[in-house]
Amino acid sequence: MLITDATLPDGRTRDVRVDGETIAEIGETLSTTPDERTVDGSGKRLTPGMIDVHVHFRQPGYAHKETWETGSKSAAAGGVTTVVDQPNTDPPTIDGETFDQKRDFAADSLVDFGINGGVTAEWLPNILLRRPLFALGEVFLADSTGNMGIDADLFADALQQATDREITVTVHAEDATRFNESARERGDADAWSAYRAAQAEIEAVRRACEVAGEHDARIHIAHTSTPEAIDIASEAGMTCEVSPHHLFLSRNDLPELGTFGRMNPPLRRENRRKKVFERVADGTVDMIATDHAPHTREEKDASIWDAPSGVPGVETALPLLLNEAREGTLGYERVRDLTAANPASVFDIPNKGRIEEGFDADLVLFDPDEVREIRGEDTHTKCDWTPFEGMDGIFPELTMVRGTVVYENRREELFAEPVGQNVRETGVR
Ligand SMILES: NC(=O)N[C@@H](CC(=O)O)C(=O)O
Ligand SMILES: [Zn+2]
Ligand SMILES: [Zn+2]
Repeated sequence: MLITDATLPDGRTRDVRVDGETIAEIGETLSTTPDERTVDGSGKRLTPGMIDVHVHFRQPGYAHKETWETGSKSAAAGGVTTVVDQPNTDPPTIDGETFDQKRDFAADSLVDFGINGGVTAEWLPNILLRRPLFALGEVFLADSTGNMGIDADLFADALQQATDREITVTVHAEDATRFNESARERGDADAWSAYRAAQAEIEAVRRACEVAGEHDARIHIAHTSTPEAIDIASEAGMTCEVSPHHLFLSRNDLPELGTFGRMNPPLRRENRRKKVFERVADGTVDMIATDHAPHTREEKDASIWDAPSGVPGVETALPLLLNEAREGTLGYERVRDLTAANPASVFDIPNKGRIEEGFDADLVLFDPDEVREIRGEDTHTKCDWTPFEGMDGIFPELTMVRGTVVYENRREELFAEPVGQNVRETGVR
């Protein structure tokens, strides 16, 4: 395929030739060869496909919430070309058998993937850590969906085992001893934010970074929701991600969202959200990862103490960020770094995350003037709702995974067959 006259994240307008699975040539004017499909990219922009290192695609165990098919279609339609699945499925991904089982489900994926391994008292590190894992994690320092919270000793042990094998550990950092029990008496949606207090995250991140330092380990903090936690991680030389809901939503939105705004860690006050945004814009935050955590409308429609935690996001993250780029609050290069270049370098995924010759042809073509209102019913996840309802997004016209067009939206929406591969399995190409 030849994409002509598309604007790259750095502002250059170029022709981009894809041959097989890779970007073959980038030039000012490339001539077409016979039998090659040409796509007119004039007035449009290209960005590398998003690498979302934090999704919950729910198989095995919770196929009514999401499957690899629906989750990866949602990813493709949102410009995400690599996803990393988390271990809190049923059974949890904690040994060889459960890893292999999840690997089989992932064969339905339209996009490339990684599979994380989890830590519980029953995990089998010697077997699990020899599988082609993406990373260890998310390791739950407090209970979240799946109740996989572990104690300090097990965390230290897991950190050591992973570090011995040069495997990065991603951490869900909240300290349940610092939850605010008095909020338990309340019944409004904001009670969840009052309960799982900011300080519970801040102190858990501080402690996790200390323990990592003691073990010479490198950890990655999942879904940081406070500027304090981001600063602690960054000053400790660790990496962190921010999820779109903590970037674009705050406790001010809870009267409208109700229990659909419940997630872990929870939404924070508007002044903290603004400071999180600043750290995303200035590069202190390494990457955006969605923590796509689908639950059905029926499940979410419960009391604030009974509703499950988590919101969908894999389809709307890049569109929301591209809209920020259009508005000038984030540059297109920053968006590329946050969504593609940084996750690829932090998690060592060679050949992805940049539009350069020889790199995987994981590409998203979009029209920067085509702004669309986000609607839950338009998304492709099993979740037919979104916490970003009514916000502006810029959606892909075409999403390519290693040279295959997996999603195209021209007159109608078209999806390809599953072509996803495990990014940690080499030699499969
Ligand atoms: N973030 C959430 O609120 N929920 C996640 C689990 C998690 O990432 O903690 C889920 O799997 O539902
Ligand atoms: Zn988590
Ligand atoms: Zn998660």
